[in-house]
Amino acid sequence: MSDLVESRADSTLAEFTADVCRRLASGLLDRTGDDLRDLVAQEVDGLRAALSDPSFLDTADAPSDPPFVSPKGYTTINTNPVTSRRNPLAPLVTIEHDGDVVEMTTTLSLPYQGPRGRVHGGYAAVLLDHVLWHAVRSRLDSVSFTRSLTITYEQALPIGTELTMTGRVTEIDGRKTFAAGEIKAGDVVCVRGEGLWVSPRPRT
Ligand SMILES: CCCCCCCCCC(=O)SCCNC(=O)CCNC(=O)[C@H](O)C(C)(C)COP(=O)(O)OP(=O)(O)OC[C@H]1O[C@@H](n2cnc3c(N)ncnc32)[C@H](O)[C@@H]1OP(=O)(O)O
Repeated sequence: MSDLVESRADSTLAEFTADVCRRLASGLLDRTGDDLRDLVAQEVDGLRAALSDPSFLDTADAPSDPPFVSPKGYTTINTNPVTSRRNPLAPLVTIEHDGDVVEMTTTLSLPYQGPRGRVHGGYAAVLLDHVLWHAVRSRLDSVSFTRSLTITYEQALPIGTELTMTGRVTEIDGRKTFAAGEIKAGDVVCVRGEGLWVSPRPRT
């Protein structure tokens, strides 16, 4: 069993602060002048209140990503740029396993925009890499690394619309695991991905 390394209140404060960063990152890109000042002031007030009165953040929900001491004895903070609640670069995502299929959902805001109204293609690749890695990991006893990933952009991937990423393993051949998946907006497949994940050679 792993041990937590900070109080529940401090983990909640860290996740609240990351959410403030997310809102500011979006606000910086869609507000100007007084509107932006109002947002900054509101978020600074919220942070001050949270620091001075921990009950400001009282919530029935446990923090989603508290740091912990791993079974090997080192402090672990989830840094993942797709899933960590504590990393402001990560959007808020859900991940579910249904048999061999992994499904992830999120809605991306302006910090992820490439062409106007569309998700940056590189970030679409990040999302597919992540969901496919999960599908691969769920089938293996050990870790594996993305060796190749081919992305096909079929349609514009919209900003501000719920996206569903799906991944599944298509073949396992020794250290090699092949997987494929897609990103949908509603019923429309916008991006497809397929790739190879390789487990490191066993140490001799
Ligand atoms: C806790 C939550 C954490 C969540 C993390 C999510 C992460 C998402 C996924 C990632 O971002 S992983 C990070 C990005 N990837 C890397 O950093 C990997 C960098 N590459 C490596 O470290 C090495 O290339 C790797 C360990 C993957 C493989 O090195 P090896 O020297 O063991 O590979 P090798 O060249 O022997 O190839 C292994 C097999 O794959 C085959 N192969 C290699 N490239 C291929 C290719 N492109 N197509 C088909 N087959 C290929 C190769 O022929 C060979 O086949 P055989 O075993 O049958 O001989």
